[in-house]
Amino acid sequence: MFDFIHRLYYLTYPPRPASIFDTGVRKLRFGCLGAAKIVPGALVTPSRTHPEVALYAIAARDLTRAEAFAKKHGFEKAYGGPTGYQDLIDNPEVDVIYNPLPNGLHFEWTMKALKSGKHVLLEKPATNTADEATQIYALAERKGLVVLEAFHYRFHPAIQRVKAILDSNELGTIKSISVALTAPAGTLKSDDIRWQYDLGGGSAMDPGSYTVNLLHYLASSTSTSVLTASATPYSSMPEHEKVDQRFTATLAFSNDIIGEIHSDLNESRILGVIPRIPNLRATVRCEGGTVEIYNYIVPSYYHYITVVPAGKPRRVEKAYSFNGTAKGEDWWSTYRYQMEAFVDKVQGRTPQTWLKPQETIDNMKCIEAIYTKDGFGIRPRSKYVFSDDDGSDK
Ligand SMILES: NC(=O)C1=CN([C@@H]2O[C@H](COP(=O)(O)OP(=O)(O)OC[C@H]3O[C@@H](n4cnc5c(N)ncnc54)[C@H](OP(=O)(O)O)[C@@H]3O)[C@@H](O)[C@H]2O)C=CC1
Ligand SMILES: O=C1OC[C@@H](O)[C@H](O)[C@H]1O
Repeated sequence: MFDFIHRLYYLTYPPRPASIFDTGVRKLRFGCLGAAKIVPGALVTPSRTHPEVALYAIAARDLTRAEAFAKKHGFEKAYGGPTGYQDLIDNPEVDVIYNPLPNGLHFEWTMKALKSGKHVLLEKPATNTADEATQIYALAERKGLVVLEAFHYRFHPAIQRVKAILDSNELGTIKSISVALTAPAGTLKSDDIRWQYDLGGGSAMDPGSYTVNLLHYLASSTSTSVLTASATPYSSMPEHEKVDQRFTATLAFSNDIIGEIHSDLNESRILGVIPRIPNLRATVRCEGGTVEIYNYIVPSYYHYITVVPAGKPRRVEKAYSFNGTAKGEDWWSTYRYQMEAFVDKVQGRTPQTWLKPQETIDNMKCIEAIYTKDGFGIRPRSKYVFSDDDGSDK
């Protein structure tokens, strides 16, 4: 209980190590596009304990909002108005762009950031389409820049412990994997970006993107086909026709693994009244037993890993840090672990873990395949057309 409270407190109010003030290292200056809800958790709080990160600039469509956000969270500069995002990107002092814009704007603003020579920490899912993700990584490669799709949970020791158990072959060959991510009805307001088709909304683009990523990670391979997929629209209004509030899908893998997904942004209440507890489980059934993780998505708060080897006693494990084998503290959030890896990569060091560009591209391909199978259709391509005006690095 004490550990839980201690972790919860430090997750919210991390201690600032003295080393943060006197490293002498030039900090990477982060610029953030949009005063999005996720920014405090994914960027501001983790930056407080990273000695190489400076919260440099924030841009919002409205300057007053940007200035208020900058003051509240400690960004040095604020940009706003119709040119605010581009002005921030054009500032030569900025090293890294954090892109937490609605999904449908990820492609345009990541391409613009890369064009301007900035590394990008890009919110999930990377883009609306697989082709756009491919273009982003091609440009990053040409420019020698880092782009990371922010699947923060992948950097936490808990999910890596599950993967290590599977890789150890303790439980033998994987047969099937079930992954769920659900949010109770009422979590999102009706005007949320996740309900807007043009902005890349839908369940497969939000919790669904995590479930696909986790299936591919645990299976150590990419799904080869979508066997079944069924989705429910957010409402009967025409604008929600292609916006899935939930879906289930079954995926096939080349190594005979079957993957099952249950993704819901608006899970209905029991008897229409009682909210359901979010389902945050992943269960892997192997020839020689099962392993299940509860709360793979934000394990830093609380999680447990249950291992049931056939014919042997079950055991429960927890993994809040790497126990000294890699950087981290028990109270580091998934976003803090992610920031460590991202900064290591940008600084030319080898991160503890990484997401390969092909994983992001495969994730988007699989989301497209689910949308094709369930009949909702892939999300709209960005209207932004990239041109490298200087022509120097094409
Ligand atoms: N890694 C994680 O754990 C999480 C990731 N996410 C991802 O982060 C991104 C943002 O999500 P979230 O923080 O919930 O979103 P918000 O709706 O809070 O923020 C979206 C931001 O986009 C900007 N924006 C620009 N154009 C538009 C537009 N046409 N309509 C609406 N907003 C616009 C707004 O910025 P401005 O301030 O300029 O007005 C707004 O602040 C998504 O890609 C989502 O998938 C979200 C939650 C958790
Ligand atoms: O990235 C996310 O993680 C948690 C979810 O509740 C949220 O909808 C999503 O955007």
